[in-house]
Amino acid sequence: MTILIHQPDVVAEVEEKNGAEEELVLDGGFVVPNINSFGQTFRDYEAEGDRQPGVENFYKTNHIHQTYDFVKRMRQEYGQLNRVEMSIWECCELLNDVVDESDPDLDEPQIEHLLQTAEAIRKDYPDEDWLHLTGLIHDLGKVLLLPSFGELPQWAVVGDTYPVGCAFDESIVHHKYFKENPDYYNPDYNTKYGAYSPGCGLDSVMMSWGHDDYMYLVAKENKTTLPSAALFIIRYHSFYALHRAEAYKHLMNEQDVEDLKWLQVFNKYDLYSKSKVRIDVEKVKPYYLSLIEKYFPAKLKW
Ligand SMILES: O[C@H]1[C@H](O)[C@@H](O)[C@H](O)[C@@H](O)[C@H]1O
Ligand SMILES: [Fe+2]
Ligand SMILES: [Fe+2]
Repeated sequence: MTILIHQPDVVAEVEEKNGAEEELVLDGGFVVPNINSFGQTFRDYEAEGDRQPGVENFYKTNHIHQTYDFVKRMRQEYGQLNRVEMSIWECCELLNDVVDESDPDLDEPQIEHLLQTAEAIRKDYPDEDWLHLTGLIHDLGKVLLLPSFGELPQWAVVGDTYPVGCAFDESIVHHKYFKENPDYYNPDYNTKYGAYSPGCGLDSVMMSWGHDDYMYLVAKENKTTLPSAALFIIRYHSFYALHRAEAYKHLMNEQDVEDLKWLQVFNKYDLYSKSKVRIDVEKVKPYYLSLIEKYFPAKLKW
């Protein structure tokens, strides 16, 4: 039996297999698990468990420090791309040593997550090679945690992102900690529009600093030939307040509305492919190297 469920952002199908457990099936057949590898529902930031206190503490620090001025400084500094020269694949390998402290659903090295995301998309959208590559590279910005990239603290690299320069929406994870952010009390930045105007477009909105915006800058400045939807996905994939809670829509322009559709497709694979099942890196490497060659220069400035 097939039942249609209307979620705010997706029409998904639930198939009941032999009257047993319910599984969520996306357009191409990817089966969304009901629970993560820790036995909890995905993105449950309150569920008690070993990771909960660390994740909450992560968001507390993140919300206190991400201010409009901080983001402006980081964009200027990292926009120079004068730290490292390397290929996309070399960067993937660096993520072998990176674990994300903000994530309640995954404690594996990040390279696993990149391959799991890309391979899950590839199964359902075999012809959209640009989307496979987007899956592979979307989190590469997490190298900011490493010494040669300035060794930024976790709160300045990972976790969900949100606009700075206007009011922090209630839907943001652990919203209460914004009360310790100086911008919370700044009348220039604490209203619905703050520094922005209706429909101004997300491109003119400053997002909290982290791996998304950094990787967007890297891809753009190194002149990737990936389509604009790919750049949008990379830049806003952690913006759950927008793509899940539908907040901040008043800042979007028409192009954002278009690109958001692909981001919502992408998000299911980014989130629900997180598991303990490992991908054989050597087996899939030749395919991804061919995509990298198609869409990127051999060496990039980081
Ligand atoms: O903890 C995760 C992780 O940092 C992801 O890379 C990011 O995209 C998500 O938004 C966040 O919730
Ligand atoms: Fe991410
Ligand atoms: Fe991710």
